[in-house]
Amino acid sequence: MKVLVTGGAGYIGSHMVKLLVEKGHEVLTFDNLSNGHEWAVINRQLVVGDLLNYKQIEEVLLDFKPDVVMHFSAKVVVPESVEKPLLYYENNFYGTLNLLQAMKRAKVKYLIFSSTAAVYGIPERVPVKETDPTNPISPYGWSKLFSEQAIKDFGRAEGIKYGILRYFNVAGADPDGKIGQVSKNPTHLILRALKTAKGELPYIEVYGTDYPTHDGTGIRDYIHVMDLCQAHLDVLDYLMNGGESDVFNVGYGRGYSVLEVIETVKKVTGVDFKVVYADRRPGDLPQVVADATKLKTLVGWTPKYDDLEFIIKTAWNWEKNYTYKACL
Ligand SMILES: NC(=O)c1ccc[n+]([C@@H]2O[C@H](COP(=O)([O-])OP(=O)(O)OC[C@H]3O[C@@H](n4cnc5c(N)ncnc54)[C@H](O)[C@@H]3O)[C@@H](O)[C@H]2O)c1
Ligand SMILES: O=c1ccn([C@@H]2O[C@H](COP(=O)(O)OP(=O)(O)O[C@H]3O[C@H](CO)[C@@H](O)[C@H](O)[C@H]3O)[C@@H](O)[C@H]2O)c(=O)[nH]1
Repeated sequence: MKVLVTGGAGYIGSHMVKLLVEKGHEVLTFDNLSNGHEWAVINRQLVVGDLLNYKQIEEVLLDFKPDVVMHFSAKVVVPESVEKPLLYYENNFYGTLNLLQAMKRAKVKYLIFSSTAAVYGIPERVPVKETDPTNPISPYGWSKLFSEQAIKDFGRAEGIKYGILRYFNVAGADPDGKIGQVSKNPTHLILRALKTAKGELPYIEVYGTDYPTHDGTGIRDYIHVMDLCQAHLDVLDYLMNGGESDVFNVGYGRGYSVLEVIETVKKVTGVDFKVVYADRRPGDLPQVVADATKLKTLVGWTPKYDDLEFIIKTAWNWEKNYTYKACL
């Protein structure tokens, strides 16, 4: 198959490209490198372009003629979206509209979209099901929910099959150690904790200790990036074999608190780093855990790495061997 991956130079997209290439597919990445890296695209098939520039994406799709588009590109930092909402609506929602329009022109028939647990807002119950109410509390979450709606309407009108994947907290790195998450200013908990263990940050802050959870800190469902990428292949297979377009949660169904994650990072790294209690971060939710029954039963997704320690080990293996400058 020919697969166009938007955001394929970023953290998750680059792992997807690796998996697709390993499975023998022809893969082209489209990325503006605003938060991606050329070296991360392991097959070196990269077009540097911006989804906000309609002509650029149209030209690439008309030229490459993919069977499938996997759409990862987005701005992804929840608190930044609270500060700069229009940046997120423009980049994530308008960028998606451009992509859909170009897909129509190029007659692409399948789309897999990176959505997020943030579309649920504060869940009424945990674990959360796909049919539960969506009420995001951040512009990031809304930009993804608007995109979901546009994809559903567009899919119906144009006969394009889609899989909308609502990721929970993606973490870990390629177990082969070839690629991993890189950020000059990381915001994700596991990455920040690892950088603290490495001595690159003086301490890790715990954002909020008064949430209604067992230890007062935020709870998330951390999923290994390769299990997440496998879910994309499984959903695509399902759609191509007659399955209906649908929305799927992708998570393990188990939550860990911030303090539990920090303890596991200390255990894996063997470093007892400094922890500082801080205020809540704007836009953060108390608790989000997936019910992924639909993905497991309908699509047959079988995760392989459902183990927080393993997730952190793969991330640490990448982080400790990696120097940011070496990759520039
Ligand atoms: N990391 C998570 O825990 C998580 C959870 C839920 C959903 N997601 C979604 O998964 C996707 C990938 O996230 P990630 O963590 O790999 O982030 P990332 O920032 O590493 O990757 C996003 C990529 O998109 C590119 N990009 C951004 N705007 C673009 C534009 N206008 N045109 C072209 N390229 C553009 C960036 O350069 C980057 O390479 C995103 O859609 C994100 O919303 C991530
Ligand atoms: O230095 C830190 C960083 C984070 N946290 C907390 O750790 C948890 C996880 O935060 P983070 O790793 O930043 O992820 P989220 O804010 O949950 O967002 C991620 O997971 C969402 C899905 O749940 C995706 O939509 C987002 O794109 C992705 O960034 C939250 O309770 C944060 O408050 C800290 O206490 N200290």
